[in-house]
Amino acid sequence: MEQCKKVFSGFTFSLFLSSALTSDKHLNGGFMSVRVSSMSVLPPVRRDRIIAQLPPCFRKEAALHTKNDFNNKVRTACQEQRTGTVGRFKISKVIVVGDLAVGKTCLINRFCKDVFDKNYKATIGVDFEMERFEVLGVPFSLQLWDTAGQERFKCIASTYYRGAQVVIIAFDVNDVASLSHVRQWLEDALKENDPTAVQLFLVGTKKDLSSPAQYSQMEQDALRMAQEISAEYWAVSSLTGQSFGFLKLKFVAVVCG
Ligand SMILES: Nc1nc2c(ncn2[C@@H]2O[C@H](COP(=O)(O)OP(=O)(O)OP(=O)(O)O)[C@@H](O)[C@H]2O)c(=O)[nH]1
Repeated sequence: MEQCKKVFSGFTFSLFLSSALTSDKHLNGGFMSVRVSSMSVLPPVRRDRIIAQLPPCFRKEAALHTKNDFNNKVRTACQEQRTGTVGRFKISKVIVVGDLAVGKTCLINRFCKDVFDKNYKATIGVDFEMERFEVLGVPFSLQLWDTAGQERFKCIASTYYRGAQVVIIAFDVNDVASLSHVRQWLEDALKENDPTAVQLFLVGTKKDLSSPAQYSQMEQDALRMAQEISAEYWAVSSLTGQSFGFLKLKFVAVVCG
């Protein structure tokens, strides 16, 4: 990276990327723009981002928490507005990694803006979004980092892996190779993070493109992988929005837990 530029007029944070880059998502005259949804007067937290109890898991066989409620320490701290005593309660960094074109950007766009774009534009380096939540009455923000799956941008993207509390490894449920690369993505993400402090999610994408029979075959392998790497497993469709309601709350809940 040759130059880094921050523009805080409006809500844009831009990083200038080196070299002649083409074809590319978020690239605007050589600048990759990263949008921060709000930095001044904040609107109220949206109803679907208010968390009063732990959301359910997708599959009991591969879940980080199977209990139904927050632990007592968290609940009491929130009631007494003492969330400084429960670790990273205010803001958490989530990074999304995985093969080229598995649907990482679409996942984040569905998650944050409830939209879907069928046109593929490769991510250059990284991009991020901020999302605000309320957990047991206490404000909480998620910083979601979208990273490039393309090999040539991997070294730029990996410099943003550090300090993640949640790592989402995305794979395409219709592409067995993308599942087989999960361990490599995990290894790369954990090089920059304390493995004991990171919560892992294995998220299968593009479920709408899979027949029930194909999906069920793939799910066996995905569940096995999730268990081996101690990740929580989800399968979603960014096109239809299937499973997103609980998944986005789950990213927050596992951190606050
Ligand atoms: N049918 C279907 N297509 C999807 C879904 N998610 C993503 N896609 C398509 O898959 C292509 C790649 O999606 P992206 O989200 O850009 O993939 P990415 O992983 O961010 O790609 P890189 O930035 O290059 O790593 C796009 O054409 C999307 O429209 C989904 O749930 N269903």
